[in-house]
Amino acid sequence: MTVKDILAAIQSPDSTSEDFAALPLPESYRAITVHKDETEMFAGLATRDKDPRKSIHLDDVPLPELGPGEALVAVMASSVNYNSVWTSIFEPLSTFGFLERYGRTSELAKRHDLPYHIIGSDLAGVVLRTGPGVNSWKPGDEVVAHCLSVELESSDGHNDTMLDPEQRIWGFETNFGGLAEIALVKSNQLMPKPDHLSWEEAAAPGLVNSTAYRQLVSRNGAGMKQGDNVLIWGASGGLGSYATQFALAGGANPICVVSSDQKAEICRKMGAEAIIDRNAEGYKFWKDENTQDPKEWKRFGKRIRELTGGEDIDIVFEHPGRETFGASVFVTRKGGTITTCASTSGYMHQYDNRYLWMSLKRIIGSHFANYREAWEANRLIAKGKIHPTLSKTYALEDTGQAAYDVHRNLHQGKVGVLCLAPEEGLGVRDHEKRAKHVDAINRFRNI
Ligand SMILES: C/C=C/C(=O)SCCNC(=O)CCNC(=O)[C@H](O)C(C)(C)COP(=O)(O)OP(=O)(O)OC[C@H]1O[C@@H](n2cnc3c(N)ncnc32)[C@H](O)[C@@H]1OP(=O)(O)O
Ligand SMILES: NC(=O)C1=CN([C@@H]2O[C@H](COP(=O)(O)OP(=O)(O)OC[C@H]3O[C@@H](n4cnc5c(N)ncnc54)[C@H](OP(=O)(O)O)[C@@H]3O)[C@@H](O)[C@H]2O)C=CC1
Repeated sequence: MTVKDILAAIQSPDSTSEDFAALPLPESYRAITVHKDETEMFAGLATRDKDPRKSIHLDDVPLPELGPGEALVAVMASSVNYNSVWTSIFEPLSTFGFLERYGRTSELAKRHDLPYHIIGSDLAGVVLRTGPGVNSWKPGDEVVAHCLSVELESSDGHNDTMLDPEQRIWGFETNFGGLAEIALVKSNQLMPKPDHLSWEEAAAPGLVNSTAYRQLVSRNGAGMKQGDNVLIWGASGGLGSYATQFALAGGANPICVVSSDQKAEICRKMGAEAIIDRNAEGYKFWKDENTQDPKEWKRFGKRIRELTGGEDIDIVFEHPGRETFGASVFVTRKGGTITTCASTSGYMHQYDNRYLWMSLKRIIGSHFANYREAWEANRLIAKGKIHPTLSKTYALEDTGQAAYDVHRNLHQGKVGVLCLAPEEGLGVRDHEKRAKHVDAINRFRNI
């Protein structure tokens, strides 16, 4: 039995759940990995020069044992997230430390502590097997998986599953991720695949869409409301392309920051009107490595006021971090919110605290999304209210190049990876719904 037989079953319109349940599973499968004995390979290099193409491998790996509450999924497509870039350059830490720590928590969790890490935090595919205690999902179900892995044994996470002390991001802080032909997930990660999308389109939004939803829309994040001026950094990137859609769909006013004409055009196509090209306008928030330039914050704020008719920002959607954080705090209006989920350019932020406390601003830390938020975010995709922002797909063996593109900011929106899917465009079940949204679905394509 090989993965080819699984693919044949997925592609046959006659396959039933019983057929999938009866399919013998292969002993091994192909997966994208990083290797524990290579974590020092980039020592001494600048972040920019650490090349994911050198650290990312395509290996044959043994199928992991299936535990209670878990599912094995045949992965048709996945996507590249920035967390896989971090893993592949071993920054800010090697992810093998996460796997070791997880492995110490239980007998079953020991499976994750291996000398290789199968990465990837998105998937669209078909359930192959479910473990004991799983009743809501069965072999043959077409699914996407969100990346929140929690144990739920502590009351700390019972109100908001992101607060579980054993909260992990699947495929980053756990093994057996989605950039592979088969993945292992907790069944609570599964959600119905939006039926109007192809496999690669369905796999694209998951992580970033859920994160943007909590960070911007949810009351656990900024709780955006109609009319809010929302400053969105990287508005055509992974997170930003969903934040921009949420702002527009929710009646807010996105002020989109991008770094090229091409990216500005994408934002216009999404429906945004207020766009700042940070490259063309040459903002230099730092005079040198340690000193910021408040005059540049002011020039940036003045530009925002020009675009909003004199108003300041209600919510900043932050993730570049060190480079932009001082400016983000400055341009926020009195009582406004800076919500942050990352620090791509550096995590030791510096800002002028007088502008925060004197103007009663708030900084909110946000990370992925809880079970419910991830489900709500996926529902919006399934309803065609928010659309995938897939620009390009790569074959599984070219994942290193895909991660390189994202690391070097050469991509637009999301970059997809075909795992078992032999070509793009497969897996669409509701053609009528798709036809209604096809222009929006293809907005980021081939730009
Ligand atoms: C969905 C996608 C998301 C993304 O893409 S996010 C971007 C990618 N992710 C990242 O870049 C984050 C990567 N993760 C990290 O960098 C690290 O993961 C953290 C910095 C978040 C945490 O580091 P750690 O080493 O796990 O934790 P510690 O707190 O630095 O060290 C643990 C030790 O510190 C003790 N400790 C914790 N809090 C306190 C306290 N308040 N007072 C005293 N000690 C404390 C603990 O007990 C423990 O101790 P003991 O090592 O002895 O076991
Ligand atoms: N905590 C969480 O749950 C999550 C955290 N993240 C983190 O968020 C970050 C962004 O992820 P994602 O959106 O997928 O990545 P992308 O690379 O797809 O998009 C980020 C965009 O930010 C802009 N940007 C990058 N560097 C800077 C800078 N120095 N100054 C201003 N703008 C900058 C770029 O847009 P342009 O060049 O057009 O300005 C870029 O396209 C990563 O660090 C990732 O790890 C992501 C998802 C979830």
